[in-house]
Amino acid sequence: MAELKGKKISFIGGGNMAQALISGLIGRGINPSNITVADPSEAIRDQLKQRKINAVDPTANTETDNSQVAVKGADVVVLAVKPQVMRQVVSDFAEVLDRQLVISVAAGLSTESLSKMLGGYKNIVRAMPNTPAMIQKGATGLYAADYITEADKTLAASLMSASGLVSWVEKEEQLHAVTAVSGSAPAYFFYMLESMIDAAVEQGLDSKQAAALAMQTALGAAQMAITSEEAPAELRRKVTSPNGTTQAAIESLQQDNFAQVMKKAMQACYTRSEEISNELAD
Ligand SMILES: NC(=O)C1=CN([C@@H]2O[C@H](COP(=O)(O)OP(=O)(O)OC[C@H]3O[C@@H](n4cnc5c(N)ncnc54)[C@H](O)[C@@H]3O)[C@@H](O)[C@H]2O)C=CC1
Ligand SMILES: O=C(O)[C@@H]1CCC=N1
Repeated sequence: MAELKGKKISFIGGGNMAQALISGLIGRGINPSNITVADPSEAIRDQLKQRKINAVDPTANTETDNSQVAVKGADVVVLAVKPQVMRQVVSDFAEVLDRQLVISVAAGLSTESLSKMLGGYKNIVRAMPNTPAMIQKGATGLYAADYITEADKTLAASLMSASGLVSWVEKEEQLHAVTAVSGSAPAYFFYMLESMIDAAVEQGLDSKQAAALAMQTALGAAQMAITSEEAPAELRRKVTSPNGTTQAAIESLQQDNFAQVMKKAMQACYTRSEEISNELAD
C-alpha cells in the first residue's frame, strides 16, 4: 500500500464496480480526500460525498470539463464506465493525459482499442475485478503490455490489492477467462444461494433461517477450500458418506450434468466478453 500513499486517484464512473473498489481503498486506510469520482448521477455523487469523497458531475455546464479536470489532477485514473459508452466518455482525455496510469476495468475492451480511444496513449493496465472488492474479498485479474513499467505495474497491483487477491495474466485474451471465473462469478454464487434458499423454504424452513444456513455454508466451504491443503474434490469426498445423503444430492447434480451446465455458462460469459471486444474494435 506504500505505493498509494499520497497518490491522487480519479474514478471515471462511480457505479457498482467503482464503489466496490473505493470501499476497498478506504478500508485499507486511503484518505477519501485523495479520491475523485466523475459521475453524472446525482444520487451516486450524493452517496460519495457522504463518504467525504470528491464527486463531480461530468455533464455540468461549466467552462471546464469536470472529467478532464479529474484526469489532469490524478496520478491514477480508473475507467469504470460501461464498455459501450467508453469511447464517448474518454473522447477528450487525450489532451490531459501525460503521465497518469490508466486502469480500465471495462469488460472486453482491449488495451489496443482503448489506446486508440485515448488518442494513442499507452500507459494502460487492464483489470477485471469483482464486486466482493467492497468487503476486501475481491479477486482481480490484471494485464499489462510489456512496455508498461514495473513501477506502474506495482502501482496497479497495489491499488487493486486493497480490495483482495490480484493475479496477473500474461496474455490479454486470458482476461476473457478471468471474467468467466471471477469477474462475473459472484453472480453465479448468488444465484446458487437464491436457488438453495427457495428449495429449503419449500422443504419447510423459514426463509431467514434458510438464508442464514445457506450463506454460512457457502462462507465455510469457500474458506475451507482456500485454507485447506486438499483439493475441492477431496473436500467434497469427505462430506460424502457412502450411500448417504450427500451422495444422493451429488448423484442428482451429476445426472443433471452440473459440470456441463457450469462449463456452458462460463463459455457464454467468455464468448460475450470476446464479442464486446470485437464490437468495440475499430
Ligand atoms: N459490476 C461488476 O461486477 C463488474 C463490472 N466491471 C466493469 O465495470 C464497469 C462499470 O460497471 P458497473 O459499475 O457494474 O456499472 P454501473 O452502471 O453501476 O456504473 C457505471 C457508472 O458510469 C456512470 N457514467 C455514465 N456516463 C458517464 C460519464 N460520461 N462520465 C462518468 N461516468 C459516467 C453511470 O452514471 C454509472 O454510475 C463496466 O465496464 C464493467 O464491465 C468489471 C468487473 C465486475
Ligand atoms: O456483467 C458484466 O458485463 C460485468 C463485467 C463482469 C461483471 N459484470
